[in-house]
Amino acid sequence: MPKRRRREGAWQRRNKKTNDHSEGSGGEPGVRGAGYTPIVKENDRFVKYYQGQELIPEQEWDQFMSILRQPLPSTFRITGTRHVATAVRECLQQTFFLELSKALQGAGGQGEELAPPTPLPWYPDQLAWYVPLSKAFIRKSPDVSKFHRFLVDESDQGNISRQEAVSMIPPLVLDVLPHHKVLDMCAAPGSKTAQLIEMIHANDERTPSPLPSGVVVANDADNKRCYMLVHQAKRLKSPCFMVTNHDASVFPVLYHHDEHDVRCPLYYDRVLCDVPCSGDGTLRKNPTIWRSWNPALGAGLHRLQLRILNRGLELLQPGGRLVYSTCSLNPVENEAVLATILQLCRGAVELVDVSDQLPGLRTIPGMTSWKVMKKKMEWVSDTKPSSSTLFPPDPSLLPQLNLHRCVRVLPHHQDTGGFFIAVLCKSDWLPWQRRPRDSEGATATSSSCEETAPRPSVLEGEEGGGRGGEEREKPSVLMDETGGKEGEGCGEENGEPSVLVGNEEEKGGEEEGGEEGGERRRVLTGEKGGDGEKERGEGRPSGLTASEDEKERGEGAGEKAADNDGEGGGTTSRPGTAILGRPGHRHGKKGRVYREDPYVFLTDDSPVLQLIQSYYGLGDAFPSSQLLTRSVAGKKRNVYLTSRLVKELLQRNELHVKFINVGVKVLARCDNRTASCPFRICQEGIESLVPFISANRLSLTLDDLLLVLREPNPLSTGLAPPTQETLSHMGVGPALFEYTPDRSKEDTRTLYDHPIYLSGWVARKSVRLYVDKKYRCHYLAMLGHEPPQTMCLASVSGRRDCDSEEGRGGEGGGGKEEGDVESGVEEKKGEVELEEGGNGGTGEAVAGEELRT
Ligand SMILES: C[S@@+](CC[C@H](N)C(=O)[O-])C[C@H]1O[C@@H](n2cnc3c(N)ncnc32)[C@H](O)[C@@H]1O
Repeated sequence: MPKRRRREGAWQRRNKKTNDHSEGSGGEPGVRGAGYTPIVKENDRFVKYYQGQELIPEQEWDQFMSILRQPLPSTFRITGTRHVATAVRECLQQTFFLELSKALQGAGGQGEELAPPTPLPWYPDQLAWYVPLSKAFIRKSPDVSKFHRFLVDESDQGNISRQEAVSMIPPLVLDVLPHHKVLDMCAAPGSKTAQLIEMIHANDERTPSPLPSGVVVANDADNKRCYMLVHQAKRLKSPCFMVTNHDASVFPVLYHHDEHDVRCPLYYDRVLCDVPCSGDGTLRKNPTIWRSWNPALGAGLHRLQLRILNRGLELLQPGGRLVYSTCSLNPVENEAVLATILQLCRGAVELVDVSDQLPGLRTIPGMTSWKVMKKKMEWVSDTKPSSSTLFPPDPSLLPQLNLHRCVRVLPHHQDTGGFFIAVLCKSDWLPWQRRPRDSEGATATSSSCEETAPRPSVLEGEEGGGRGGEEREKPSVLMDETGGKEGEGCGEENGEPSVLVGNEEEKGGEEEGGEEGGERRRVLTGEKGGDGEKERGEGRPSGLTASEDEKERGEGAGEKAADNDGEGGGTTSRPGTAILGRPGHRHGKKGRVYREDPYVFLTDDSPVLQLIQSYYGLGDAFPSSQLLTRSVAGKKRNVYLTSRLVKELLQRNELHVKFINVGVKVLARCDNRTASCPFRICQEGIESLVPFISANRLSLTLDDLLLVLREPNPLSTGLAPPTQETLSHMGVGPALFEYTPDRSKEDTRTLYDHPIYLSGWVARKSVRLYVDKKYRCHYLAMLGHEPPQTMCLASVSGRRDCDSEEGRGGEGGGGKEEGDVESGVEEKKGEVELEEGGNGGTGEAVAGEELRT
């Protein structure tokens, strides 16, 4: 029997439901299903719709449906650009895959073997892996518990990202370089954002070199989900990262100053539009979609997708690249969106052929014709309504649109989820965008997609963003006799475009998953947006529908659209307005401050800065002006480091952009009466600080290192004599502990070739680390040592109190620490699920399985 068939058998045997295509609503066999209504993995509407689209060749149909009913295998990425990547990969191959291989022999049953872990052939440097076991199996099976623990610990530290294989594709084809300004428009929970951040740091070195000049701005309309991005930031430890909370379809322009100190809008070199979608490509991971799927889901999102893509293109620098992606197979959410935009852009934007960019990845080309379904599941057979963008373009336009350059990944081709990707290159300003003036010396056009076109220094906008108070034109595309609203997802009252309004039966089905519908609506329209947004009158995404919003915007009549949509594109008159609808969103009145904690940069005369600089011997090269705190008055608790560009963007845009988080935490307050510095180093920011620290460093031998990793508070007398000698000259307080492997000596056991840096504390008679157990487990594993049993238990449980060594004082050490209570940002919402649910568009009910359990 071929391997795949055998594996399918294994799944089914474990599931014990071979014929009824059902499983517990929790989604994974035998794990969360007990006591739940089983999910029947059938949906006639899905079958009728996709058979009608002729997307899947007839002879592959059964295979397609069969794979959709099986749980998704696990895939993960080893963080490629971090210096630990090779060590982690070797550790996996040498230790954990052996354990896994044994477990796989058993899992096949009846002596059958499952395929061993394999690298994804199209992912560079064997840094992404496929394991033919579901996430639930890995989580629950004692046979693979060590592997599971390793995955959890390494994920927490940002060394591994558990991510669906197909979701790794968009950042790869976006082709990000360290100097790029990157906008991730719909970023939460942030698996792709993590890849983008890694790319920005591709050239990182441990020398006092400047931080990368690029930036990743990760945005999401859902305030709660933005904190998932904050969690990513913590894992990825980047000073070049910002999280914003806006409706992407009206994402505000950020300003910076050019070399002549002229204020100019920021245009991005790279934009990722991983838009909310119906998510039918994630059926394997989110089986609840079997119950709720109907074609109105996709059609209901079409306009929002269009508007987000449009905004992304407006904000893209000519010469730049944009990737549009969905985890839906539906052409209405994919090719229909692209065909519309391409026509509106009249040649300023074109699809890029990326078919040879990921050798080993099997894809199918984009569709050039598709069908649209009417209410009650009937196909629209008559001619296309002139205004509708749901339909395929006129065949005469096909040669210039090149829709075949889009790519789709089908689940049964490589045992993945389903996915759609289109890469766009902007070669000129959009027809409705204002061109930079000649006098500004900018090159307005660029015939290639290379990132060479100088950015225009000034691009003054007009009041193009719609007149406040005016009745907004109804979107012409999806309106019908019932006035169906767009962007509200399926199953909402008025939420379905007329052509696709579901029947009563469908409504019943959706009521069952009512909460999901509610979440879906909230996420997509952002009506509840961020906390207190209504009070602020800010940040309310326009969706395309919110009539209340329209009325409220009346108060903005005559208000200069300076910081918003109108200017963003340098908008003049948009030929696409009838189709795209008017940008309905206005950001706050000037001067209105959001309620996030303030960002306060330290100045040269700051006592905190002076103290830190002298204690750690930071030196002149240290970018001290890029340190910030989140409180104006009182004790500074945490100190963050940002890149120069992040600082500038923050300071120049704070009043009209809702920044949720920026930079990386480098120092935290750690009051202790006997210590001469109340700020200890944060492990998450240690890499950024190390090149600059010249004082209070303690070199450890390998045995010293093992001792401090294994024991919470070892006596100094247990350390090597030279270490004790150094200690005798150090006072009580925080310190940088370092270990440099010496291959010529005893250190052959370590997989690391480079130094290990740890946040530590020197007490009178002992030392200790300020790192949590997951870091300890990581380094012990890399040094070829098993962590002590007690440490493992705490680590897998994932409980905060077990994790956080940071914050507990040792003997005479840090004591109870104020510093660990993040200023309202990370701690309250930090413990979040990380893995992409595949479909933010359908809300949290389908988004985010737990990362650690
Ligand atoms: C498919 S998910 C994105 C997944 C993400 N790119 C990743 O790789 O982890 C879509 C996201 O879009 C967000 N979203 C929905 N409507 C939005 C809007 N109008 N503007 C910005 N984000 C929106 C959702 O909250 C959700 O997090």
